[in-house]
Amino acid sequence: MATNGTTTKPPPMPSPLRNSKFLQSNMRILVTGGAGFIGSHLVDRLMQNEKNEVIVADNYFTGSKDNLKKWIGHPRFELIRHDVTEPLMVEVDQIYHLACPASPIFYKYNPVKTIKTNVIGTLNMLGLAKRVGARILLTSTSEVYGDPLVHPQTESYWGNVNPIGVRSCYDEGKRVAETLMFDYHRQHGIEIRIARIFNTYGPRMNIDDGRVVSNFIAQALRGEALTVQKPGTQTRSFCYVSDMVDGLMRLMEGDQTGPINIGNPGEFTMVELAETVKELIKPDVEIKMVENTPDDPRQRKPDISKAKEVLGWEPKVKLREGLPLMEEDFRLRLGVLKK
Ligand SMILES: NC(=O)c1ccc[n+]([C@@H]2O[C@H](COP(=O)([O-])OP(=O)(O)OC[C@H]3O[C@@H](n4cnc5c(N)ncnc54)[C@H](O)[C@@H]3O)[C@@H](O)[C@H]2O)c1
Ligand SMILES: O=C(O)[C@H]1O[C@H](OP(=O)(O)OP(=O)(O)OC[C@H]2O[C@@H](n3ccc(=O)[nH]c3=O)[C@H](O)[C@@H]2O)[C@H](O)[C@@H](O)[C@@H]1O
Repeated sequence: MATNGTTTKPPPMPSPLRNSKFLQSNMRILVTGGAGFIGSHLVDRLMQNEKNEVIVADNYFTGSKDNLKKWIGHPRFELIRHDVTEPLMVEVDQIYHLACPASPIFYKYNPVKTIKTNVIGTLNMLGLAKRVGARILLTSTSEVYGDPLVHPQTESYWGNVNPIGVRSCYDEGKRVAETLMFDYHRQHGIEIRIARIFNTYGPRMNIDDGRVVSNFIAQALRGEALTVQKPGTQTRSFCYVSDMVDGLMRLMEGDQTGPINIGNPGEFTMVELAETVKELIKPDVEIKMVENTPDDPRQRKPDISKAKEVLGWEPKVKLREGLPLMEEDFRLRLGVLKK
């Protein structure tokens, strides 16, 4: 097991059933937040392996059963309505812990609940991992770097985070979740994995979830002006969801605790993103500048050297290839056919 020089105890024994020849599946995997955007794509990949049994626990705050409809009723799949701020008793070998609202408008909607989800929810999932000897992966975020003063961001950078701002419930919440992961690792020998995810996009994002790529595509298809929040020079790096899922699974299966940045280093200003969406989807759409929200990070780009080196991972899908795939899904859901 990777130690980062910190582990003092061996992990608890995994379930003896893991190697049973008589069960239908050998690996029971819990995905919290599995009814959401990234989670449901992860479930699709995990279900492709016939040796996996997948349990999703989700409270449907921002996720939907619709994202999992092809698996409902499948003998290797189980869906539980569950809020991770409450304890969960299941017997599993791996936990992908994704449950948490991710879009700023949703995580700011009930900030106290967002903190509880990050802190109590992660404590509960670590308690579960400890009881059953499961390996646990946390989907942390590039927001742990705050408004970064180091560019691009490496995992060794400690960040520049406002502890009392309107985004703090999310970024400080995820920072505490990372701390809890390492404390359980050091104190109890739990096998942990931490992914620091950078902005991810793709089919199944909530149409009105307020994140920039979904906003611009939905606006273009509805013939509404693309709303670039000022100043428009702020940057983000956008990773297509299939690349993200591949990175998360490699991290889970590998021997490194992380934290490891998983994201696409292609960096764009929000004006550049709007112009790309306009060119690809609706050349006559208007782009308008609107007010921004407090503490919006000014620049963000992952340094993925570590992911390349220890996971052999790098993203394959470029923004110009991923946007049309997302457009297709949004057209279907919005009922706007291509002319
Ligand atoms: N998409 C991104 O760009 C991005 C970037 C960085 C980190 N992440 C992280 O990845 C994870 C998934 O993000 P996503 O984009 O798929 O978001 P999402 O909102 O689509 O999915 C989150 C899921 O968690 C569920 N959930 C929320 N609170 C819960 C609770 N208390 N109990 C049980 N379920 C709960 C929601 O119903 C939803 O299904 C999150 O942890 C997020 O912080 C995402
Ligand atoms: O990758 C991450 O680590 C984090 O990134 C995002 O947070 P953010 O980058 O603020 O995401 P958006 O709301 O999509 O905003 C991106 C940029 O687009 C701008 N924006 C947003 C919406 C819009 O209509 N127009 C617009 O210009 C925002 O001002 C911001 O500068 C995610 O929503 C978080 O879940 C995630 O943890």
